This record gives sequence, C-alpha cells and structure tokens, in this order.
Amino acid sequence: MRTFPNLRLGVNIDHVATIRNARGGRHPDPLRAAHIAVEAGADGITAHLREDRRHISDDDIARLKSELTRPLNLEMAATDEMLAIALRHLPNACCIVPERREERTTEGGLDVGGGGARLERIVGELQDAGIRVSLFIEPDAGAVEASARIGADIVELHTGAYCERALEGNAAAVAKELERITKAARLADDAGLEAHAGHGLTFNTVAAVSRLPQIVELNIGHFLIGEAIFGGLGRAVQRMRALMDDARNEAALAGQQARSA
Ligand SMILES: CC(=O)[C@@H](O)[C@H](O)COP(=O)(O)O
Ligand SMILES: NCC(=O)COP(=O)(O)O
Repeated sequence: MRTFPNLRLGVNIDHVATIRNARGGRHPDPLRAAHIAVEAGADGITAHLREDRRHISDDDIARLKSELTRPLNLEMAATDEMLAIALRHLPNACCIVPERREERTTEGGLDVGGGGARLERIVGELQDAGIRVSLFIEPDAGAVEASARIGADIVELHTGAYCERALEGNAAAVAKELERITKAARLADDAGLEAHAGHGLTFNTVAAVSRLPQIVELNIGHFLIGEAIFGGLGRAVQRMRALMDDARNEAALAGQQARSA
C-alpha cells in the first residue's frame, strides 16, 4: 500500500550496456532491461549517453525513445553535441551531469555557478523544446541556489558521499551526509525546484533518503544491475520499490502521529 505515491523510481540501465559492450554484440539488450524494470515497478528509465559511449549508445537512446511506455530521463554532459541529440529525441527530461573521460563513474556534482552563459543557453534550449531540465548537483546550498538562479526545473542530489560513508560503516559521517541531503532537499523544495536524488543507492541506503518528503524521485542503476545478476532485474526492482514505499509510509505515519499528538 502506498500512501506517498509521489516517490518515483527511475531505473538507470547504463550498466546493462556495459556488459553488452564487453563483447561488442547486442546482448544483453538495455531495452529488454528497461521493459522488465517498468513491468516490475519503475516509474521511469534513466540512461547516460556519455561522450565516450562507454555504455549507452546513440541507438539505445533512439530505441528507448520509440519503445518506452514510461518517461525517459537522458543524462548528458552540457555540450552542444549532447544538446543536439536531446533536441532530436525529445526525452521527458535531461539530467545534466559533469563528465570527465578518465572518470570511472560520476565523481562530483555539476559546477552550476561556473557553468556560465553556455550552461544557461543549454538549459534554455532544452526547456524551449519542452524538455524538463535536471541538474546533478552536490547536496549543498550554493548548488541549489545556483540551480534555481539558472532556471532549472529539477535538482538531482548526489548521494555518492552518503553511500560511500555507509559502505565504510562510518555512522557519524553517514549522519552528516544525510543532514546535507536533508537540508538541500528542503532548500530545493522552498526554491520551487523538484528534488531528486541518486548515485550509489542500494537496498541498505535507500530507506533514509526515501523518508525525505521533499524527494520525489530516486534514480538507481548500478546496484540494481548488480543484483540482477544474482536474482533477476524484476525482483531487484520490486524489492527496491518496496523498501522505498515502506520507508516513505513509515515516515508519513510518524509525521501524522506527531501532528495529532
Ligand atoms: C549521474 C550519475 O550518478 C549516474 O547516473 C551516472 O550515469 C554515473 O555514470 P556511470 O553510469 O557511467 O557510472
Ligand atoms: N543519477 C544517478 C543514477 O542514474 C544512477 O546512479 P547509480 O545507481 O548507477 O550509481
């Protein structure tokens, strides 16, 4: 039973393509993963078309756009090449992320303040085409404020530091990172920005972020694809969905009880 239906799950299928590309063939197909994820409860699909095409390809994006029955969130760097691709395919949303060819995965949040006129132009052109613009940022006040100033629709709060501290078992540091995310989510909501979160989330770390009422979407990929190897993608998505809903409902109930006390 979901009493907070506004917490959406976006499943990132990048690393299905990583496995496919390991042999240069067509299996496993990210499209098949997308359909399975949707059938299992995903509200949307996220795919990161990197400049080096290390996983998701241009053809994957074209097929996702034509086949998906749920919104497509295209992750992209703030480049004219990616802007042209986004304007060609018109995804529901574009999440602008920082990219360095030598990085293994996304390391930090987007430098919105330093993005200048080019970032502002790219945000504007995407929005003029009817695409919602999300900025992948550190959970910090400055980044949230800069995102509001540039006119973004959404901020996606980088949960990587929180997840890494959780993996280290550092409870104090986990609490500190969660406080960062909590404050940033509230600030985003107050600024009229839709607040999403993602990067590194697992079965063990998803609940605490799900309890934040201002967060309306979580984008989760790498862990789910890893779990899929052992128990199937459908079951992994269903379990993540259930953990999100249970945490959300518990927090909502606690809030209602506190208000009625
Ligand atoms: C922005 C983010 O955290 C991820 O969605 C991004 O896609 C990570 O890059 P890789 O998928 O290449 O690890
Ligand atoms: N933007 C975060 C995302 O799409 C998935 O990140 P991860 O779960 O693959 O780390």
